[in-house]
Amino acid sequence: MDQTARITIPATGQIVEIPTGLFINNEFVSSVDSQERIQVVNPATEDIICSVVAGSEKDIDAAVAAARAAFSTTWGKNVTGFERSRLLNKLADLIERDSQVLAEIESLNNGKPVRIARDFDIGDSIQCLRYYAGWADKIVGQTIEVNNKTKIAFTRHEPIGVCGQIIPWNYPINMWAWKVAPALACGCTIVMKPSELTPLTALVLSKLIAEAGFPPGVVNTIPSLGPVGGAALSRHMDVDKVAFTGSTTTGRKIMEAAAKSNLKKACHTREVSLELGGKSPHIIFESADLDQAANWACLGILYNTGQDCTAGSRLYVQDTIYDKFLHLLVEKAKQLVIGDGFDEKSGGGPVVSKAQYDKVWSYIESGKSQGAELVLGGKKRPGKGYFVDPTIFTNVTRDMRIVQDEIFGPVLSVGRFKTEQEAIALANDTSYGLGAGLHSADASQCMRVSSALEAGTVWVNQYNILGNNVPFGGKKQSGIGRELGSYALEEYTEVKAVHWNFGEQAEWPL
Ligand SMILES: NC(=O)C1=CN([C@@H]2O[C@H](COP(=O)(O)OP(=O)(O)OC[C@H]3O[C@@H](n4cnc5c(N)ncnc54)[C@H](O)[C@@H]3O)[C@@H](O)[C@H]2O)C=CC1
Ligand code: BAL
Repeated sequence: MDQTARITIPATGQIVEIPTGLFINNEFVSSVDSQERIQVVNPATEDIICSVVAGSEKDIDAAVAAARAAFSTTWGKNVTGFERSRLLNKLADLIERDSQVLAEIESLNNGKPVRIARDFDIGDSIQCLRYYAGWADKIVGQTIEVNNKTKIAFTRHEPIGVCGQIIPWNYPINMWAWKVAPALACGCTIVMKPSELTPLTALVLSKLIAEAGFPPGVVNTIPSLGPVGGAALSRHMDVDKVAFTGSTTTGRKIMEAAAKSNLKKACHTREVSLELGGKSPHIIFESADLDQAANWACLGILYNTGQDCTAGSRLYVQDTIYDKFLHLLVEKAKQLVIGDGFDEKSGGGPVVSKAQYDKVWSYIESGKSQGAELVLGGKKRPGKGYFVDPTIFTNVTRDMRIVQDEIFGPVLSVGRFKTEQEAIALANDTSYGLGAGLHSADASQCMRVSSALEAGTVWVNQYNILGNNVPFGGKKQSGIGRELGSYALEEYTEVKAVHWNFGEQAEWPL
């Protein structure tokens, strides 16, 4: 069966070919046993873009077998760091070559503006691949002196093996790069399961994997429903590690499946890395540059239409500047154009799916019914598309669902505080611990508060800015392990200690 869809890009009329099969051993193939297909929807129009094969458990088995064979022959310990680096750089170059069309496909499938997909998501992904290309030949262990005359020990940082990687729909290309780049740099092989909502760019990137020259089986891609392919990967006896980004609920299931199968050494964080949800606090102190702080607050909650694990969805503003700041914030939030991703004016797109749209609206309704005051948004748009306008609530209390739960939409709760201690207590009053931000002109206050905030990332006088060379991950129920930076290399390698005797005689019997 032809596993290619021909899709027309709305703005240009260009026809692009998108592979829709399973990518195993550098080829697109049909399922071994499933006739099911996943309908892929454009969230801006609600039209079906195309359908892709829905991979089954047997397909996951085939992909894992391909990844295992590659690990034992052409990849793993059989390839030099220099070669892994060369291939990662080649892949980055190919993505750069195709960045416009990749951005257009990302926008069609996810809804985000083409401009933002190209300049931020893809730009950052190219840099991520190049960053880990730089690491590939620098993964080294230690030499440990045991006895100068007779013994030495050394460590080797060996690739963990076959990695299942399960990624979400909010940054399909970027999350792909965050997972693939360090795994390949370390010598692991991959079975990638993209989100069933946004499988298209992972399939196009798979074509580039083959074009770059990675040996067959090094990266395999199985579009599949989460409870089918994702669950099969998590419990697979021949998968050495699972890396996941998504909801805390699914993260728990993955951890359980990993522990119940081959252990994937579930209590050993490097073999199950989870990047989960958040309800991140963002604090504005009275000494802050209010205009800048309002810009960052808008970016914090409205970037990617709020579909961001670190979205600064709880804003706390000091009493003395509250009214002034709220006015600034609302005026700035009104300036964002949420529209079709192919419209150059759009700074944000629709939310990704009908389910996400319904979820966001149920939270907006709960905010209204639980007594929060709506100061912006909160009205549905007529017409097609899963668009939600910036929505701001004030007069919020800790028992409200909009204050407690991750909404993953452009919905902000604004609270007020009098003292630094009160701000810290409000900020930490959550089971999550992914991101947190604060704005203040007082350096000592910045130091004190950034230390007190319970989060894996704290932003001072900015928000939501990440770096490929800076670790990222969560405390509390926001995750396990770290992505990015040199820390991610620990997630994909295992340390082997080698004890070497060059002079000591064994005494026997004891
Ligand atoms: N931390 C983050 O970046 C993300 C957080 N979320 C949160 O989760 C909420 C629900 O979104 P969903 O798409 O349902 O998230 P999800 O966590 O279920 O989906 C993320 C990935 O996990 C896979 N998955 C689903 N069930 C699985 C299972 N039993 N075993 C293994 N993999 C499985 C999905 O197919 C997808 O690839 C969102 O509203 C948002 O609050 C969603 C996506 C990303
Ligand atoms: N913004 C970092 C990754 C995420 O939202 O999932």
